Amino acid sequence: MENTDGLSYGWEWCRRHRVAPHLPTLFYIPDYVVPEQEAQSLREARASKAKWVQLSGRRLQNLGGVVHAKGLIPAPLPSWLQPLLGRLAEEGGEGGLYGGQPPNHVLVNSYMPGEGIMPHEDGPAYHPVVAILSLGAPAVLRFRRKPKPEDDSSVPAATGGPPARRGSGAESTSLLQPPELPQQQQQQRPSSPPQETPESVAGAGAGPGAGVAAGEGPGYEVARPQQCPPYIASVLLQPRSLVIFRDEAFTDCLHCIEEVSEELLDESVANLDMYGLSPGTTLPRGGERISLTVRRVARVMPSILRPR
Ligand SMILES: O=C(O)CCC(=O)C(=O)O
Ligand SMILES: [Fe+2]
Repeated sequence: MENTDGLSYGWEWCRRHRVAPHLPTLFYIPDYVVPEQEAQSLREARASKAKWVQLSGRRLQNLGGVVHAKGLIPAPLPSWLQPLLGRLAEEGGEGGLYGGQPPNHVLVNSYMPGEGIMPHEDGPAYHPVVAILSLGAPAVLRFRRKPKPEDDSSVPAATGGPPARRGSGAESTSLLQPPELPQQQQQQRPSSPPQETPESVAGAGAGPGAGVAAGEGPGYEVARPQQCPPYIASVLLQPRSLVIFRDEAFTDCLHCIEEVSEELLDESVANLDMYGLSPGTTLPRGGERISLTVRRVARVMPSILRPR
């Protein structure tokens, strides 16, 4: 369908929300929800009966069901999420964000200052789009290209690989996951029992390039710092904002949030102008950030095949 400018609605939507010239499938919408909606979502997420799982660098609630290699074993999504899910299904212009289907899976992540999420990809279990609503405190989401297999001259961490980095992107360490071990399982603290979560399955299929925390799993590999590609784009996620990435940014890049208490807003952060901020500024993370990661698991397991 075309509008009066001769542009398809999808194209116009993209043009309006695109933030980073180097990563045209990364989109950002400030103030996607109003403060009252933010406060209500924070209350609901904190009061939720769903189990919080403590991972390395964050806490996680998994809503909408369990993702297996053969698809999603669905579970009802809580009613407080329904207005947001309905709205997201309508985003993206023509065709919608999730291929004309509603999203069916939500992760609630909670990060305190100093916490983050290692470089990873969300994996092939999902329709290649993710929308993330940020609540509470700010953070910076950073993207780099997935290392190509021929770039991988990694060294086993057990033989003295560098520690996980806490600095700016250029000198930081890319953390590679051995394909045979589920990603989420490796990210859990050693004290927590292994659990099946969506990313464990998605990550398991992702192969080299998906992230894992250094020092937290046997057999992981850590790339040498000089092998680590720089961030190609970053985006400041202010409270109440929505970030969306799809296609190339979803499939060809790793994304992460650094484990810092203060974000350095470097040149890679693509949306500083919007907030009147200049590169080189630092921004305290301030308090707890809760994010809602909304995706569609492409395959839903037929009920006849579901384990009882
Ligand atoms: O909290 C965020 O903004 C990122 C979450 C994320 O990457 C994920 O849940 O896979
Ligand atoms: Fe992710």
